[in-house]
Amino acid sequence: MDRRMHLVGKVALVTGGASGMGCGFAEALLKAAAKVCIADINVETGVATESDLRQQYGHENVMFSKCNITSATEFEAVFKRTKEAFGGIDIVVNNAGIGGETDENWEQTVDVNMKGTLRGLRLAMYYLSVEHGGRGGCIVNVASMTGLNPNPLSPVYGCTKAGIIHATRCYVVSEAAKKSNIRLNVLCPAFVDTPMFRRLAAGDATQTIGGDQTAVTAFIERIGVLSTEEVSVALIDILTDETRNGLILRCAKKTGNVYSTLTVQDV
Ligand SMILES: NC(=O)C1=CN([C@@H]2O[C@H](COP(=O)(O)OP(=O)(O)OC[C@H]3O[C@@H](n4cnc5c(N)ncnc54)[C@H](O)[C@@H]3O)[C@@H](O)[C@H]2O)C=CC1
Ligand SMILES: CC/C=C\CC(=O)/C=C/C=C\C=C\C=C\[C@@H](O)[C@@H](O)C/C=C\CCC(=O)O
Repeated sequence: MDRRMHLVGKVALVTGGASGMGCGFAEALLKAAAKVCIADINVETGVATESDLRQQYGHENVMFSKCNITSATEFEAVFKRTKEAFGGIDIVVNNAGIGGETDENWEQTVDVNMKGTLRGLRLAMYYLSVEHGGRGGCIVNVASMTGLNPNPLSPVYGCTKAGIIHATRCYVVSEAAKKSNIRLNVLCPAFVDTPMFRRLAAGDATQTIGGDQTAVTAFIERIGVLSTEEVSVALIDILTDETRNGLILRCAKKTGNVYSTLTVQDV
């Protein structure tokens, strides 16, 4: 039996889709002939990305919607607009996230990465569920390798990513997911060459504790850096292979893509 989910005509909502990894995901989805709404807090970059992608993949296949994922009103409005514009939603990629470990910004890291992603997860479950007019589909939450293993340089960020992994784990075993045939998986990349990574590599001390750039540089060199295209290949594999459900996909330059289960054996 063919277990490939064909992306042709499928509708995807990608948060943080204006730049970095989210922009790469949007482009990979469009190449596979899906329709994409990029939702992002950054209007200037969002409009520019929308214009660029429309030129390449057709005006009717791409839309940008301004959205701060920490705002319940704005986030729900994006789901409504996407459904109205494209006739439904099949794929949600909860990708938007930030780094920040200082006294001034650590709580914002929690608000965006943890509360914002939880909000996106709850909305995705609602809009994909059959009982609320959805048609099932696939949710991919973007966490990080630092959500799995301890990383002494960014503990707050790492905690939020661990939270995203656990939230996904809980929804995977939910009745709501089973009833509506909703697949949920988590993507855990190591370093990826994006604006966020470049700020870190250039010495932005607000993203790590300790302010030891030598340690950051050594860490990056040890782990290696993926391109957004490489991570997008991983996303498309999760989306198209319908057997992929309840999984963590770790992506790193040196080890490649490694799947493992989200749940462990029950007691
Ligand atoms: N770059 C890396 O090395 C890695 C990044 N990640 C995660 O991947 C995701 C994407 O990161 P990058 O592309 O590297 O970051 P980025 O900073 O290059 O892009 C993130 C995008 O999200 C948007 N955004 C930020 N806050 C938002 C909010 N409150 N509401 C809506 N949009 C918002 C930004 O405007 C930006 O367009 C994040 O969740 C990040 O934590 C995970 C592992 C490695
Ligand atoms: C502010 C966040 C910046 C980038 C986003 C991000 O999520 C990047 C993650 C990249 C890689 C994570 C790798 C985690 C590795 C762990 O298994 C441990 O090996 C980390 C242990 C020590 C790190 C310091 C060192 O190597 O000396």
